[in-house]
Amino acid sequence: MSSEVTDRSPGSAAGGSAPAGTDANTPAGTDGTAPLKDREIAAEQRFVDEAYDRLGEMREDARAMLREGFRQSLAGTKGSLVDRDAMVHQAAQRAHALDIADDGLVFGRLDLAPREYADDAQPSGRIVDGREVRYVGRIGVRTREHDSLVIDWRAPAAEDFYRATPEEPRGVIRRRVLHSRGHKVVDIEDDLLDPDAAEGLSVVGDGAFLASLARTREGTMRDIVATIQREQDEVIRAPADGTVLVRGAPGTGKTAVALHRVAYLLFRHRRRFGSRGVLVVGPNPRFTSYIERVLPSLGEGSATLRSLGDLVPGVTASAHDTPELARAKGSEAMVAVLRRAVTDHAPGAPDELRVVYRGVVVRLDRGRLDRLRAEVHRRARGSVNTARGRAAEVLLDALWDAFGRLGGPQAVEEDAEAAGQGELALWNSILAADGLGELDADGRPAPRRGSREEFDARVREQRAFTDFLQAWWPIRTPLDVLTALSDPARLRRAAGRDLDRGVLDALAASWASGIRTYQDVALLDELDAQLGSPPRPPRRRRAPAADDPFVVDGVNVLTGEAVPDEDWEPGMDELTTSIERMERARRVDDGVVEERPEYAHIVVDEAQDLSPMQWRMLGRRGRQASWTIVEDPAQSAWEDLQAARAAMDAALGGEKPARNRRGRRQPARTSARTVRHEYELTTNYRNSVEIAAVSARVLAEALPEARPARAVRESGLDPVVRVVPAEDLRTAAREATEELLGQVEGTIGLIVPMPTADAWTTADRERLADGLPDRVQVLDVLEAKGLEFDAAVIAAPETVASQSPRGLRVLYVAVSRATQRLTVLTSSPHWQSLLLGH
Ligand SMILES: Nc1ncnc2c1ncn2[C@@H]1O[C@H](COP(=O)(O)OP(=O)(O)OP(=O)(O)O)[C@@H](O)[C@H]1O
Repeated sequence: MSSEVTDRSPGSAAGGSAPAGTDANTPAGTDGTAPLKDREIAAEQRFVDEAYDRLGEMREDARAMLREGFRQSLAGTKGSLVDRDAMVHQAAQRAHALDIADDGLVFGRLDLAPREYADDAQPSGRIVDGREVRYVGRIGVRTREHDSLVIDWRAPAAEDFYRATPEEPRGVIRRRVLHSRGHKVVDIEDDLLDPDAAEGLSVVGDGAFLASLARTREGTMRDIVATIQREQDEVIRAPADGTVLVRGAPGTGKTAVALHRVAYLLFRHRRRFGSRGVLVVGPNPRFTSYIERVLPSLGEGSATLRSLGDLVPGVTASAHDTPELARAKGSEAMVAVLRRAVTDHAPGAPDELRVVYRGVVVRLDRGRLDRLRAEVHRRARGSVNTARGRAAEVLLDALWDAFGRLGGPQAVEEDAEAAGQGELALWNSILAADGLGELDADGRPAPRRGSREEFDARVREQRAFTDFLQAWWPIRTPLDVLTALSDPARLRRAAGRDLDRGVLDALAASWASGIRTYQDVALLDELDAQLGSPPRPPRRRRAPAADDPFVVDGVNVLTGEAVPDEDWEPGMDELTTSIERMERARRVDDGVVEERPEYAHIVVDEAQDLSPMQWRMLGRRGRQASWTIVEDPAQSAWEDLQAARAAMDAALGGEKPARNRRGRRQPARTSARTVRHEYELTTNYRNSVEIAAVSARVLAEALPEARPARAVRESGLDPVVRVVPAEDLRTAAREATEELLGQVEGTIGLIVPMPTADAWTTADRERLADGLPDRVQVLDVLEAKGLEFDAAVIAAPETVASQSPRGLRVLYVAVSRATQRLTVLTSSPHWQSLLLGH
């Protein structure tokens, strides 16, 4: 073998292990003019330049298509607008993706072993010296003649780039990662996977992958498309049906992988996932803004990103409940509680109905009304707000019954004779003598006096009846119903035996102070499902123009007048996609509730923290969806994981959990939609080895049986754990943060315990943050979920650990946020030795 080898890195570029048969420290080879690495970089630069030239042409083509789309709109016909909408949208997306790809277009190269190509399996790359060379990049680039120049990283032909290992080279001799700045290749790093076949290939590298892991964090997550590892790639390309369940310790790339999977699914199954949409759900808004750049950087702007607190339009959660309240609000028992709250009488509902029919007073009392309300609810079957019509019918039935008990039509006859005077009465008596029906005041045939039909008509038009109906069966909003539960008596009625009595006062008090927690949002969604949509206002009348043969494109061809066409939806001439239209606020000003958006694929990050009620909320958005669930049970703040698991199963199955006659859950049915693919990620790319050791000690306390992930990067920087008096913790935390500002260039997280009435309050945190630069974030332990910082300061680990039954797991999350430096301030020497392992 005569391959040249230089500057080997200790790890691999994108495959997990060092190549066989290479010498990590062989000095740079030269050809007498430039070092080997420079020559290799120069050669790659020539190729990259060619790819950029072609990308430039493709961008110009996309812009021309965009211009053509706009030009077509000038024709102004309805049909052309629809075409334009589609064309412009497609062209704009294409142009956008091409613009995005401009940064780091080509990042990988594969040199493959020579082989025979069957007629139907032509090479995906170029043949150089008898070997196929494939370049992998952010998007696919083809020459004008349609020959492949760069392969999209999501295409099957790019799979080898991520999957090949020395143990299983998959025909790859050498894998090369190109590191670029803008259009310029600045570094390359090789993995030699099949040394025996490497004749004539040089191998260079300087550990750029590990170096890239140590890079400064800028506050938002970046894509990892050039360095995806094999175990991660398997998740990204996992089957599109059913559920992909990804587990892994902090920093193993679960979030990164889930986002790359979205880009992959949208690329490979655009029709299926692009039209119905992909929803990515994270724990809180800080997290969603942390990850929001990843998908656009991969050229995918169409996925919807939401936090658990803003899935229901019109409310945004801003607080976490105490563990006790979260447990109550999040438990599935709330389904029954809310159902009772919905079926209870509305606040201010009258307790007597009194109408007058032809001089007879007919009454329904409270007991009767309560029974009637229960009957309507029984029959309403989950759509309370649309049941008002049925409520009116049930009331009329009951009034007719009551009227019957008062003498019924008999009483009316007498009354009518007494009142029967005037011209109309005269006419009616003549008609009656001829055996014909009566007329009403407008001269139209009237229902027979004293008949049920006439009774209903007379009662329906009475103010007393219509006002009663509105107050007795009001159109209710989820917010009304939940707010009404701040009344302790009402809450007690709703709770039945489903909630622990001890928690009721705290629950009522929490809703009295506002509906604003993450768990409240799931309750509102549940109520929304139970209440159903209010009756829709009548559909807009079709404009006469629609049926008028003389109206062409909105103009009357006889008169020349413009004729407004009500079918002309205003949305049509906006540049929106169907997903954006679907996503528009459901509650529009006129009170109409539009359909809840449903998605074709849902990604749930930090899934270990979801309560059963939150799973139900997600399940309603993905009744036909496939799922990617990302979790680390060891980081779970949720106590009853089993109940949450059952609710997750029900959500993923898209159905209510099946129950047998005795109310026990039945095992879920298996289908393409419910099939599960489970994966585990095992390498920690975030923490240095030194920080990972501290978090492993916390994990051992929290969950002795759990295995920490393997950290790969040593920093030589030992975490600092200082003991300070409890009353000095805040000052010490502030000082430690200021100290770190001088030691790291990137972001710093100052992570404090959850707020209590008198400590670590919002005001406290504001004081701590006062005057610090933007790269410092002061946040509580739950807000820190999923985030990472160059350096982290953890204040009072002993408090974090004791704040909830899952406190140790929450602490585990906090200590695993930092990439480079970690400082912990504790008032307890015990905690100091625990964290440092002394
Ligand atoms: N293959 C990779 N190449 C480079 N960086 C990577 C790779 N995989 C993960 N990372 C980086 O590691 C860090 C941790 O990734 P990520 O946040 O996705 O982990 P996680 O498993 O979701 O962590 P947590 O459980 O704490 O939320 C991120 O900075 C990510 O960019």
